[in-house]
Amino acid sequence: MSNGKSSVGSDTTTRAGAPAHRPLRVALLGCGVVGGEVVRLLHEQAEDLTARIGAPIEIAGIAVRRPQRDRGGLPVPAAIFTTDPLGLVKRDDVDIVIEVVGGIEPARTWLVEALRSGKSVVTANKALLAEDGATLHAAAAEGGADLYYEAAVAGAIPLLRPLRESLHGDRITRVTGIVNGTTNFILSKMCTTGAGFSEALDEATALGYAEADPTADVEGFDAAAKAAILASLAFHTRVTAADVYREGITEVTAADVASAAAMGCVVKLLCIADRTADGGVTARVHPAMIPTSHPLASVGDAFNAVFVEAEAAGQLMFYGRGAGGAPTASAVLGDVVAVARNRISGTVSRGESSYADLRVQPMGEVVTRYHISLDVADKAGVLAAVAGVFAQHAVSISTVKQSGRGNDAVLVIVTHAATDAALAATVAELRSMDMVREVASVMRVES
Ligand SMILES: NC(=O)c1ccc[n+]([C@@H]2O[C@H](COP(=O)([O-])OP(=O)(O)OC[C@H]3O[C@@H](n4cnc5c(N)ncnc54)[C@H](O)[C@@H]3O)[C@@H](O)[C@H]2O)c1
Ligand SMILES: N[C@@H](CCO)C(=O)O
Ligand code: NA
Repeated sequence: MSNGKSSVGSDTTTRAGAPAHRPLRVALLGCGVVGGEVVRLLHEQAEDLTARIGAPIEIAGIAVRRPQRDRGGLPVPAAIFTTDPLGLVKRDDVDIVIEVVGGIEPARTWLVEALRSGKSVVTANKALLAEDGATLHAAAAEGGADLYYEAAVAGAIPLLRPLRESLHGDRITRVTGIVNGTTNFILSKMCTTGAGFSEALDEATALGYAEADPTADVEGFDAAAKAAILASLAFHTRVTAADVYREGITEVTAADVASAAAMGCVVKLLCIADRTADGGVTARVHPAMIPTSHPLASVGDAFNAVFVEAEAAGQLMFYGRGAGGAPTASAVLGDVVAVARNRISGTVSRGESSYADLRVQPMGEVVTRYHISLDVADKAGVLAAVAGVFAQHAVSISTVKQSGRGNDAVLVIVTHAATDAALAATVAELRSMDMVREVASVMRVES
């Protein structure tokens, strides 16, 4: 290891004894939680990677913000670090660019440069892919380069490769996922202990699950980016973050969780992408009640799981760690092996598949069931008046439960399937009624 290069695979022959290809050189952009583990795995697995790829992988350089930072004895020389990511990407001796920095810019500029010049890209950047994947895919097509991003959705879980390869002979009808570990930890805590949102968030922060600024997680932005990527792959249609309806979990209360439990349900932040009866697709992220018998209901702690339904395959469940340095680096390394093999055999995987170009329907057209909790005056005619509002908007009521509270009552209404637009109009009218003191909560119910 000298001259600012780190040879993480020193063998010149594969284990099988076949002549090895020249070393493939990697530019690593970012060396934080994920990048550090990528370096460690490249080093520790060097011999196996060389055997599996047919060439050693060499780190040409690592771009970071602060080269002097203590990185806990990573097995690379100090000279390998640079603060010039674009300069590193442009180097002639780089074959593969791994981007684990995140954010839209300057990451987009680096990756477009890499792809246009024919360098393979492996990235974990869900925000960029969901916001402007089209630009990356176009650059990959232009440069004849590979763009792989298994780590971007559900971390270690092999999910994107199955969607874009294994299931390409089938017709996916629906993808329902828990794709954010932080919010799953918080909601699981609320469901098992009865804690409120703030208390559960504090625990998630103390345990290192939630970041100092948890907005991207608790407001559903992280899950919405993943929903866009999943919907794009599942339906061969370009779906961006802007197409995804998003609601976070900050408004979920202990009372919602108790109400869900009374119905035999738990509350989860779901990412749902499905085909609709009229030939479109929907993509949404919101908290929802799901029956405890649903395969996703038992996904606890900070785990992720994605439930895929396809016409021929039926129901498939993918489960595992969606975050963390090592699990995410595992997915990155899997992609590195794939793109490295392609380089050696002179091939490139098929790029973006968006031929179906289905209409992404607005949330108002989404059809689902709802759980509505109302604080109302406890007097004659209230139930009839409330039921009348539902009927007026063609929202059919499935069950009603009333409990007394002094002069007031709490009405919990569960509807049959209705459009989101009809439900929103119903709720708006309920809010305007004098006898309705408060619409305490509205939550979707998925089955
Ligand atoms: N941490 C996880 O569990 C996880 C899971 C899945 C995907 N991801 C994704 O992986 C990526 C990296 O996440 P992370 O948790 O490792 O982040 P991190 O903050 O720990 O590391 C970011 C790294 O990027 C470097 N960096 C930032 N701006 C830079 C710049 N302008 N120039 C050069 N270097 C710069 C920093 O120095 C740091 O080394 C993100 O896209 C994230 O969404 C993370
Ligand atoms: N913040 C994300 C990391 C993985 O994208 C989570 O909590 O799941
Ligand atoms: Na994954």
